[in-house]
Amino acid sequence: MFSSKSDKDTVDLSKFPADRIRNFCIIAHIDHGKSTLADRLLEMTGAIAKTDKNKQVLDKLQVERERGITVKAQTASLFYSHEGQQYLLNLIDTPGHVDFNYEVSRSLAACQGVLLIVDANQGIQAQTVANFYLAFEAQLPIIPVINKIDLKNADPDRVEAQIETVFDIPTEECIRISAKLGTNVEKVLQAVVDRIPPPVMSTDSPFKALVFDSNFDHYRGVVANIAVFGGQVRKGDKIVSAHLGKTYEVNELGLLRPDEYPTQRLFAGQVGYIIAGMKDVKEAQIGDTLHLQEQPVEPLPGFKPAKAMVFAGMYPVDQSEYIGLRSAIERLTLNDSSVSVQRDSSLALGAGWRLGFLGLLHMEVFNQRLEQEYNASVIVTAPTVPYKAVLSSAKLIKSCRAVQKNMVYIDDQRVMMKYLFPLNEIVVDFYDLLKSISSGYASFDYENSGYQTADLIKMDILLNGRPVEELTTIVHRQRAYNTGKAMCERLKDSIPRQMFEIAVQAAIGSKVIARETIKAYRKNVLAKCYGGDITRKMKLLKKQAEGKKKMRRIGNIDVPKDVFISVLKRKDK
Ligand SMILES: Nc1nc2c(ncn2[C@@H]2O[C@H](COP(=O)(O)OP(=O)(O)OP(=O)(O)O)[C@@H](O)[C@H]2O)c(=O)[nH]1
Repeated sequence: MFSSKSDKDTVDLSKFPADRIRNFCIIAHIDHGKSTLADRLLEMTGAIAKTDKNKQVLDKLQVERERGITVKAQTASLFYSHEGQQYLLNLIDTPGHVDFNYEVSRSLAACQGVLLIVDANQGIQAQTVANFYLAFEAQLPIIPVINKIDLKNADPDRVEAQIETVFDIPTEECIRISAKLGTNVEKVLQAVVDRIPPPVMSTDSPFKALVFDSNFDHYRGVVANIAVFGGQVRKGDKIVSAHLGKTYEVNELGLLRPDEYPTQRLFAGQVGYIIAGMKDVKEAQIGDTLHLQEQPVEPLPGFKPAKAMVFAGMYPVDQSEYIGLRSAIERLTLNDSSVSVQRDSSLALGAGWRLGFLGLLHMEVFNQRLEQEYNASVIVTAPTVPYKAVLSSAKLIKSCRAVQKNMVYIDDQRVMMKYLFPLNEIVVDFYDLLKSISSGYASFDYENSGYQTADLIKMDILLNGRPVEELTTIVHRQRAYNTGKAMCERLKDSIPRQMFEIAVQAAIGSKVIARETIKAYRKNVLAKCYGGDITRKMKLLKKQAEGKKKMRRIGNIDVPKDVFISVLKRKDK
């Protein structure tokens, strides 16, 4: 076992010929226990010490810890002894939420098999199906793992039957575990070795590696995660990025265990990281191929670019922060290449960008990461979905309602239904609503099915007669009144009273269709501060000033920044 620090530079990875390497992903519906299983696998192989404090070790980002979800795929190399042989297992833990499916497809390109985790109580859910098909289409062996068998309501027999009905995988292939308690987790490791094939590649061929992920490190520049598909690379080698044709010298490379673990070389079949003095974020394109300067190779196919579904404007709170925010957005998009960025400007908000995301959660997480990891302060406009406008007087009127496409019974308690929806109906809060009306039982996944004609109009929101650009939305004509009324009511509840009365209006062109009034009020923060304690007064005024920083000033009205998204959610239904 290579665990002590002093081993680092002497680890000889050539001890792991490709036939003793396994590269696999853990995929599942959200919360079915991928990260918890990854914790147990890391503990059992000695990558981390065994303690009850190991909770979702691979979820490293602050946003992942706060929300309890995986946002970025993470890699860890494990050394595992099985029947007298030592194996190198490269594990990739992937996110479960539909918005981060792109991370899953990318991770699959670096693997030869997957563990498909299914909760023993919830059974097959929407992302179980979506992720199964990603792996199935990539022709990867799938090991079904039924997790949480320790739960009182666990019903592994029913879940095994579902897996057989829906995925055509024999029940005998399922492994029943409790990732929380560690029950049967050893069997999962054995199955990885026995059922997932080793990568078929040669260390004698020219070096060829796929960049499947990358990060920007403030001190060391770009850190690229690579899967080596042929040959070997060592410190000091001159490598070329096939995309730009630029040459770099390898400064550092190694495994992720899950922390960086420098080694002398990386070989075909291995997954690891490489630092090669790439300073500009555009230099490490995800999907790019790396090769040695003196041995050009045919580039790998790379990835289909992610298709943005939700668009929003992003602007610095203060225009003097434009350059800082630009560099933060560039660096974060390197870490999350599924975000599309275009320069934009607005009369009210100045210079900024129009960003495309895969869904609303993706957008919220990106915004939170900008604030937490890059200390940036941004204004985000109301998210919209892409439309194609036809400038013609005749338009067909089509119903905005969903059209059912098909329905399949998974078992006697669950049914899978397919609908055709307008994207703007599902993008903001459909998932939350579905969860709440089904008491958490229903799950949901979607894919793009193209453009359709609809009768849409632009609706403005005015505060004391002044349009608020961030809240301008495109709505279906028949829904305009209800949506406008609901938005005005929510704004009334969300905007703190100020020293003057505020009229909140929804308007189509010059016609006002809904109105609410926020009554005047003066918050005297010093009211409780009788007497002459000046330090206490200063403290209260400072607190008030800090509160104001979280506000966006529209005309003379302070609006809390989170209102711009929350106002679109249909909480009251
Ligand atoms: N009872 C029980 N709870 C479990 C088990 N495995 C995971 N959990 C719990 O289920 C919840 C979700 O677990 P995670 O490991 O974060 O799930 P995940 O699939 O990684 O979630 P995402 O990455 O957000 O998709 C956590 O509260 C875990 O403690 C298990 O075997 N038994």
